[in-house]
Amino acid sequence: MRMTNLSFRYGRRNPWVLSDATLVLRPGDVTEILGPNGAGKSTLLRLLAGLLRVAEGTIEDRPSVVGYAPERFPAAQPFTVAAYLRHMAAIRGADPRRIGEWTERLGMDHLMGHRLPDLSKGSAHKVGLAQALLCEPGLLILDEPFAGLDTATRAELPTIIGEVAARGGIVVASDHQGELRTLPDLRRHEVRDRTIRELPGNTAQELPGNTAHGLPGNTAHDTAGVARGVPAQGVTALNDSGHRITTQDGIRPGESSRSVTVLEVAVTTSRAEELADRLRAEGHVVRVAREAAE
Ligand SMILES: Nc1ncnc2c1ncn2[C@@H]1O[C@H](COP(=O)(O)OP(=O)(O)OP(=O)(O)O)[C@@H](O)[C@H]1O
Repeated sequence: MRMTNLSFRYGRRNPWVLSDATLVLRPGDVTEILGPNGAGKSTLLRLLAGLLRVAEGTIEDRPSVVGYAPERFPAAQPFTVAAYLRHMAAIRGADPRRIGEWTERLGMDHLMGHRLPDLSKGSAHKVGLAQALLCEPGLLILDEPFAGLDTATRAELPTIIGEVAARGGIVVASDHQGELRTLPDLRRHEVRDRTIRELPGNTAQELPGNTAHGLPGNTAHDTAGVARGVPAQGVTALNDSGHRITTQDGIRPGESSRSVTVLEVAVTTSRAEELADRLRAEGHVVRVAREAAE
């Protein structure tokens, strides 16, 4: 799927949200869309899903089956969850048995008799996810999919996303909470200043021994991370100043990044260097994710 030289604004009087932006998504890609608040992440996701009309530029080769879970599920409709999902399955031609599979997996069987307007934000969010997944999407678009989810569903979602990608689906998601970073081959694109650029992802080439670097001699750092073993689990911890250091378990030459866990652990500035040295001595690789402010 290819988005080429796309420019978009919400009407002629509004500023451009995207200008001449290009993005290529391959089958099996899981892509995180990052960017500052208001940069245009949701807009990009809606454009990719085909929910906004492209005025300038093109989007080509969009998979025919698209699942889209919005950031805020529109829960004001007068249906029960069961009736809504049956309706969505019918209009998408999905096997109605899939409803039960997804509601069980997303831990929402108990919600089936509830009316959509009565749902909590997290429960409504699950309905949004279930309807997006019902029809085996070739393109799955998730706008902040982890927002408001319970722990069990948060833990399950990366597996679900991985399964869609494994059967050749394209997954694109925004994720303020950083939960997608548990996926080893995540690609990352940033929306900023009306354009889109690719950032280093969780790919083997950016993991250590290739790009790892240690703490600079006299610079203090606020947080550090430790990494050990499988399965991949990302942990983010920031100190009061929001600074962090990441360490990653050493990947030996030829070893896949899939077997590596990346943890980020907060540590006070005064202890950062000592901790990093100790971790290196244990064979971990330490990478500076962000340096402390002066
Ligand atoms: N329906 C709309 N009509 C007019 N302007 C809109 C509309 N939706 C979004 N915008 C504007 O488009 C810009 C991009 O909004 P968008 O919601 O895509 O950003 P975002 O990166 O997803 O933001 P956030 O991180 O806060 O969710 C913002 O300036 C926003 O105010």
